[in-house]
Amino acid sequence: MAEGSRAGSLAFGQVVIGPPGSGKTTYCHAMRDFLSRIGRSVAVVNLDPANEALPWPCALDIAELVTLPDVMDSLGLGPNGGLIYCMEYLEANADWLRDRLQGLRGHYVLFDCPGQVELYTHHEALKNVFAQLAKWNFRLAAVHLVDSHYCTDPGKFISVLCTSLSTMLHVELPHVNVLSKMDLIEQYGKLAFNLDYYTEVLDLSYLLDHLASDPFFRNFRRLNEKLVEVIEDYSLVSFVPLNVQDKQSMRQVVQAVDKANGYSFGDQEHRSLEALMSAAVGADFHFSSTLAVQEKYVQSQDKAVEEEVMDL
Ligand SMILES: Nc1nc2c(ncn2[C@@H]2O[C@H](COP(=O)(O)OP(=O)(O)OP(=O)(O)O)[C@@H](O)[C@H]2O)c(=O)[nH]1
Repeated sequence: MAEGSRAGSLAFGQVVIGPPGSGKTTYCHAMRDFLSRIGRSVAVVNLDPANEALPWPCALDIAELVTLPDVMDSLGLGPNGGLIYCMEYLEANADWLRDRLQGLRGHYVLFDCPGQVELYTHHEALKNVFAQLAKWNFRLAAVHLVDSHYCTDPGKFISVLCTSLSTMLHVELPHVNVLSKMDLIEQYGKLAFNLDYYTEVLDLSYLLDHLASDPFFRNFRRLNEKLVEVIEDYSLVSFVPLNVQDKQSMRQVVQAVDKANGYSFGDQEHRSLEALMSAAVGADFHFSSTLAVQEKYVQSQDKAVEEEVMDL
């Protein structure tokens, strides 16, 4: 029996969600490569009807059922309305999906989903498709990608926290929030706080104080306080930092997802994982702390000053 169906007829996998351009398709294919190397049979299913020219092959493509350009042309809809229609069409044709997925039994399945935020915060179609998948014995975790670029702007970070929370509450799946494109964080701009402040989401009062120093946001302090209160009261949102090209970083995400969807490590896979990581012995402890990620991707203030002095 293939690794993906370890527990009887159960199949494990991930639904990969998040705003447009957050890196979902890139993640799916990097994750497929990573998991394949540790011995899982992995299949990528494209559920994004706007993904026209896929850079990598996938095992199943929603384009066989419906495409966004066809819907827009035939119904005279714009891209947003068209995408919503496509998801409602998928929900109404769930049998099509079930039949096609039969051929992927025994695989660990990565579902590459569309990037429209309302599909995850309040629209019902995709949520209902996920519920169907659960009825067909898929044990899934939602992997919610958010571009780490949002950490560089406190106002945007609060809105990301709000959308992440409402996505978690709406989608109703075990959830792993991921800050994607960590390799670019330096280029995005200076972080007001250490990276762990953004990943742990423990005390947002500092963020409020930081926002209050901006004359525009000062007028909205009360609103921001209330939003932050909601996020802290639920105490659900936190993030795992990710650079898809970094094996240690991918491993950290896999471990979080395996806990979330219940996939259990067997001996054989454990050995494969160790073999894959053998080039980085000892790095585990360091990378598992966000501080190490910060050191890897974010230049410290002291180092930046030191380099400026050297350049003089
Ligand atoms: N540097 C860097 N670039 C990335 C990373 N992940 C994705 N990208 C780039 O970000 C852009 C968007 O990535 P996609 O994977 O297409 O994002 P998506 O979420 O599937 O986009 P939509 O399908 O439009 O919702 C592409 O140019 C990718 O090459 C990453 O970890 N690092």
